[in-house]
Amino acid sequence: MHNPAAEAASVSAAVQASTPLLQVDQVSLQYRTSSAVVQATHDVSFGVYPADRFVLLGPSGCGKSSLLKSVAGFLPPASGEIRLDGQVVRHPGPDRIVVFQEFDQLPPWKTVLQNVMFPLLASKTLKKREAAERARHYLEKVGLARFADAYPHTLSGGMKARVAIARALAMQPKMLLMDEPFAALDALTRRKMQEELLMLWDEVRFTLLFVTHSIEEALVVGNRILLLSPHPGRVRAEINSHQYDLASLGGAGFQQTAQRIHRLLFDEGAAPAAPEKPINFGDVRFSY
Ligand SMILES: Nc1ncnc2c1ncn2[C@@H]1O[C@H](COP(=O)(O)OP(=O)(O)OP(=O)(O)O)[C@@H](O)[C@H]1O
Repeated sequence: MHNPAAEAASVSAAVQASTPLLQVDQVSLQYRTSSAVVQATHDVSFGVYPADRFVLLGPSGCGKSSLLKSVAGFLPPASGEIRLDGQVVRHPGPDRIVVFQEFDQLPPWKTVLQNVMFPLLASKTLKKREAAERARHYLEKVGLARFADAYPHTLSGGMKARVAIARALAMQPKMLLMDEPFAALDALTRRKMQEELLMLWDEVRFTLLFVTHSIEEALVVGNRILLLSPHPGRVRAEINSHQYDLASLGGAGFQQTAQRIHRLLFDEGAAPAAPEKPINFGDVRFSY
């Protein structure tokens, strides 16, 4: 049956989906030290759509963390522009929350609940009672409701990671920014955290920008992956990876894609180094 309201809603959803939430446009990043200027990235462009799990992947020093810092508003581009929801990013803001790998950033004198409430109160987003309610809601989502009154030093690394994620999600940011969040965890816990992150995403559908140098992690966590060339980082290719999850690990298709990415990242002959325009090549967009 014809339903004009539903049709209008689906058209507006389609228009929304076709506009990137985050637009990174020809961004070059630099650090000025007393003796030199270090070029971290060169002319990097990409767009992140609502509910994307967008991964920045590349070798050490290619500027992944610098890009994340710039999106967070801590590092202004030397040239180019970053826009979130159409607004140029100039400063850090509660609409972009960063989760780092150092979970020991959780103040040890605050309980788990107080840790999750803290940014909500400090930013005056909510009053105490509402902040506690929201904090409990997200603690439940990460499976830590029973540990609300525990102190961080009594938690495992994986549990601290979950507190940090609950704390970030409780702010209901437009984007969650994660810089190698699981790198310090042992292999089993890391896999479990990846699984939990995907389950959380299934439920909450947040928009994620995720930095890693692990090809496997990029394929598992991301639905889109931007490959960056070594220092200074340039866009090498963009890959759709929505078909992979933890269950694909070890499968032939997964291995082949991982090898292809490895060649693109480390084999100088695999793709020309100087990027200009990305072209489509199956699920991989090479940059020439
Ligand atoms: N504060 C800084 N001052 C000067 N140079 C810096 C600074 N931070 C990063 N750099 C340089 O910028 C480049 C990009 O660094 P960045 O940390 O963004 O890379 P990365 O891809 O995240 O590396 P890794 O995977 O090792 O963390 C590197 O050459 C690095 O030495």
